[in-house]
Parts: sequence; structure tokens; C-alpha cells
Amino acid sequence: MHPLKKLPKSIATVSLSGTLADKLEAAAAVGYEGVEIFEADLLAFDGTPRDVRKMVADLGLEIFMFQPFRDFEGLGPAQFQRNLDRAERKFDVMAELGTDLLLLCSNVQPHAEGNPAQLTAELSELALRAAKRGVRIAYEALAWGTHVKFWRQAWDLVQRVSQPSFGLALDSFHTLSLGDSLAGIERVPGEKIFFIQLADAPKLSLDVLSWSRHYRNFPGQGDFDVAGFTHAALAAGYSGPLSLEIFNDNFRAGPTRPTALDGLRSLIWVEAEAGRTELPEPPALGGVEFVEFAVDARAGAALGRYLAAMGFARAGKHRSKAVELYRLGGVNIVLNAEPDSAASEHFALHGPSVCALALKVNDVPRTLARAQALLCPTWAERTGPGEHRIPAVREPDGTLLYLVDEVASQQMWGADFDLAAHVPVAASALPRIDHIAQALNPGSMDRFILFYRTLFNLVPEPTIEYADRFGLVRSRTMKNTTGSVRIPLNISESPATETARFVAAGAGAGVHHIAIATPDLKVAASHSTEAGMAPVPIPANYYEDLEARFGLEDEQLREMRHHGILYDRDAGGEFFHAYLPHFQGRFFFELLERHGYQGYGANNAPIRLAAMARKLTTA
Ligand SMILES: O=C(O)c1ccc(O)c(O)c1
Ligand SMILES: [Mg+2]
Repeated sequence: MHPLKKLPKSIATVSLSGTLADKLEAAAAVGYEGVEIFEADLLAFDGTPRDVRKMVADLGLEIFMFQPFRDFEGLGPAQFQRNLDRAERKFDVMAELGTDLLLLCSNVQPHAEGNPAQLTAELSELALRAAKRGVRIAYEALAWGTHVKFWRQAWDLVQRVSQPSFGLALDSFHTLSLGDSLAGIERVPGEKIFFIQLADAPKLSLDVLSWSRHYRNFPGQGDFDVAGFTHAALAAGYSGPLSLEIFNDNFRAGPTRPTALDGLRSLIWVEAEAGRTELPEPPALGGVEFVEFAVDARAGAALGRYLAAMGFARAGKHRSKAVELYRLGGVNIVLNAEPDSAASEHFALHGPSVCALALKVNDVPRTLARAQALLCPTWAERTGPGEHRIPAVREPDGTLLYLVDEVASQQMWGADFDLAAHVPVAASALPRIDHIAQALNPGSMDRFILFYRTLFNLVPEPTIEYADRFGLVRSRTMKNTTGSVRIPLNISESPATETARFVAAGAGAGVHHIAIATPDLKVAASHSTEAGMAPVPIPANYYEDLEARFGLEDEQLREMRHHGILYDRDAGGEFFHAYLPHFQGRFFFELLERHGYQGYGANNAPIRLAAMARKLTTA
């Protein structure tokens, strides 16, 4: 069997920020084949439709559709004549634009009539007029249409009209937001589906109009089965463009090109998820092989002391670079002070901070091939003779994600480092990394979700919100199925929260804290305290409340309080965690003991935030 043809990729101009020229340039630069021109973008453009046509053609793009045409049908004879005139004017514009497809949205006027015979007669006349002008009409059921809300109602009218110039537009948002069934889409003749618009959205309890106008996002960023929707339309035989139509406040405010790139990545992914194309499989993840900090000599020495106080051993020095290895059980931390490297560039921009993570994957070349297919930038650091070359992909914030397989994991430390005489062998047992939390720029949550989901098949957990003293923080954790990789993503729109200040002070997003799972948290906390770095103290009130909520034993509570240990419980089990003071007011470490518990102690976040802030101001 021939592999099926890839479908052209398109984006509606409303999905991107900037001027019409910005939007078109971005769409062309990242590699779309064409666009839907949204009328508002044309009206605001200081030039003729012919100028737009030329700009689009010069960029190598195509205009797949002009949209929207609204509130046409069901308004009575007088208005019908005016609406036909209005349609003719739009046909003129389309002739100049050089596109033959016009989107017609179902009428949303409260007084619109829903009589099928009347609608059929009016839409038939429109179809005839369109045909005379070489135009085709794609009729779309808006979820909040007065009478026509469901794709099946629009399809019913398309069948009644029964003209080659009149077909169906399917928009995943309208169908999936109403929880409407996809059954039957695959039996619509493919050539009667004139256009497909794809949008995802988070599940929200909100009126559907506001939901659609503000919270749509790219396939893979929300909770809808956009792949299932796409699969149904492709099963019908649709072979036109896959087009993104996203109304989203963050997209309107965000950078044009990165958003355009996210969109294309999402389309490439959803086309594969729908079974149309094949992508190299996502890797099975085996956890975090190492965390790398960008430092200079002074910050490296200070961070080395900080790590030693947590019980890390200085385990080796890189053979050819200013790079050191610290190790605690299965946790490897690399301090990179090499001049003229990705790390030094990161240091110059952000100060001491995590510049790279290494993920254990079962197949490095396949993961790289997947990254390339999904348009994720890759990176290879220069290496000395005999040293391991570790390929990496770049996260949206620039952090490198190295890809390490089992063989590299076994060999690279010995090959690249002069290991200390008594280094503990890297153990796969505890302590190990439990999760790595990142603080993101406002508006960029969807970008990171898309990256981790499409490339590594990490799944977003539900959004958690918690109160900082100075605002709200929203958190979503990306997790693989085994839980060996967990990446909480935190965002705050309020400028004074710990999360927001981290982003501001470090000149951007990045790793905000690293949580290490230990076999016995009390022991780990004692060691750290003896070495000069006690966990952040927690107020007595907290333990009073714990006793009331969970009925813990006095002795246990006393010990927990002594070590600054917080507690939570869920259906799966118990969770103990404690926080070490910030390193130079920046990132910090969490020590934890997990017994079947699945969360991250979000209930305790306000307590630890207040405690850590106190510690910062008194330190
Ligand atoms: O929100 C709207 O009005 C609107 C317009 C055009 C569309 O294709 C759509 O899905 C929604
Ligand atoms: Mg639409």
C-alpha cells in the first residue's frame, strides 16, 4: 500500500499576534503551505486585497480560505436580499485575494429563523450565486448557533442544498466542546467536506462562546480528542488542508513565530496521531541521568559546598573541561564552568542555574529523529577526543535536554571524567530525582505542554492552583506513564510571587527546584543539618493542623517539626517532604519520601512558600 499523502498545513491568521505581514511571514518561515485569511486582518491591512495576494504568493503560501461570512440565513426576505448583496461584495474581495473558498458560519442572531425549507432555499440561492463567481461555500455549525449548532445539522442542510458549490466546514472545537458524537462523519463523502479547522481546548465550565473565543489552543495542548476528530474526517476521504483556527488571549499576546512553530508541530503530531502519517515512536524514559548547572569558578565553588552539605560527594572532574561531577546515590549533578560553551552562554544570561537536563531514553537516534520530525531544535556540544558525544534537544526556554541511553549511562562518566578514588557507583536505587520543577513565563504553559507531550509522550496532570502570599500560582505536571520523569510546570501572572520573581530575577524561565527522593527523610534531614544546612523550619501551627486532619502520633509530629518535614496523604499513600534554603536566593532542593502517594504536596505549598520567604529575609 502507498503511504497516504501528507495533508497541506494551514493556519488562520486570527491564531497569531502581530500585523498581517508578521503573521504571513511567520507562517511561511516555519513551513505552513497556506493560511485562512481572517477578515479582520484584511480590514486592518493598509493595502488592497491584491497586495495581500501578492504578499502571500511571494512568501510561497496559498490562501486556502477567506473567513468568516456571518448571519446570512433565516432572517427573512428583506434581509436576505441585503445579505446576497453583501455576499457578492465578498466574492469580489475573494477574486482579488485569489481564493475560491468562503467560510459561512451558522447564524447566531437571536431572532434568526430555523425553518429547514427556508434555510435550504436561501442557502441554495447563495450556492448558485457563488457558483457563478467560481466560489465555493463551506458551511460551519457554530456551537452557539441559534438553530444550527451541530455538524450533523449543517450536513443536513448541505445535503438539502445539494450543489457542488456548497459543502461542509468541520471545526473540532464546535463538535468536541458540545460533546457531540463523531459517529457518521466518516460516512460524509470526502469531497463534501470543504475544509477542516482544528483546535483543542482545556475542559472548562464556561459558556461555549467565551470558551471558544479565549481558550482554544493547539491540538495536544488541551483535553479534546482532536486526533479522533481528524481521524474521522480523514476516514471520510477528506484530503484538503488541516488548518488551525485558534482564538486565544495568550496567542494574541505572544511572540508570532514561536506560536506559529508550535502550531505546525501540533499539526504534524495530530496528523500522525490520527493515523495519516508516521512519526518515529516516542522513547521509553528511564528517569533523569544528570542535571547540569551553568556556573563560573566562584559560583561553582559555592554550589559545590551547598551540594556537599546535602550529602553529595565530589565524584569527579572532567578530563578536558572545567566541569565537575557531584553524586548522591543515583543523582548526578554536573557543574559546568567551561568558557565558550552552551553552559557559559547560559550563565551569562541567567547566572548560576540549570542549563541542561539529561533524560535516559531507550533509543537516542529514534528520539532525535522524532525531535527533528517535530521541528524541535537539536544541539551537539563540541567534544574532546575519546569523549562521549551526547546529543540534545532544546526546550522552548533554551534549556538543553541531553539524551542518554543505557550504554552511554554506563560508559560516559568513566570515559569523560577522572573519577575520585572512592566515588559511590551511581546507584539506581534511592536517592534519586523525583521531580524537576520549572518556572515559566506567563503565557507559555501551552508551549511547554506541547513540547513535552509531542516529543516524549508526557501527559499533563490536571491544573493545580495554590496561593503564594503575593498571588496565585498555577501548576501542571508533565509525567510519563511509569512516573520516572515528572516535570511540574509553574506559572504566575502576579509579578510578586516566588515563581514570578524567579523568572524575573533569572532573566527567564528555567528549573526552579529539584526534588530528591530519599529512603529515609529524617536521616537525610539530619545529615544535611549536621553538615550545616538544616531544612527550612515550619511553624508549630502547621503541626497542630496536621494532627487535627490526619491524627498523626505526637512523637512523629515532634520529629517532623524538628526537621521541618511537611506531610500529605492521598488514596495511594503517604508523602513526607522538606525544603532546603535557596542557593543564592535562586533555585532550591526539596528532599522527600514517597510511599505510593502520587502528588507533590501542593496543599503544603503556601506553608513552604511563607517559610522559605522568611528564611530568605532573615538569612
Ligand atoms: O467565534 C467566531 O465567531 C468564529 C468565527 C469563525 C469560525 O470558524 C469559528 O469557528 C468561530
Ligand atoms: Mg471555525
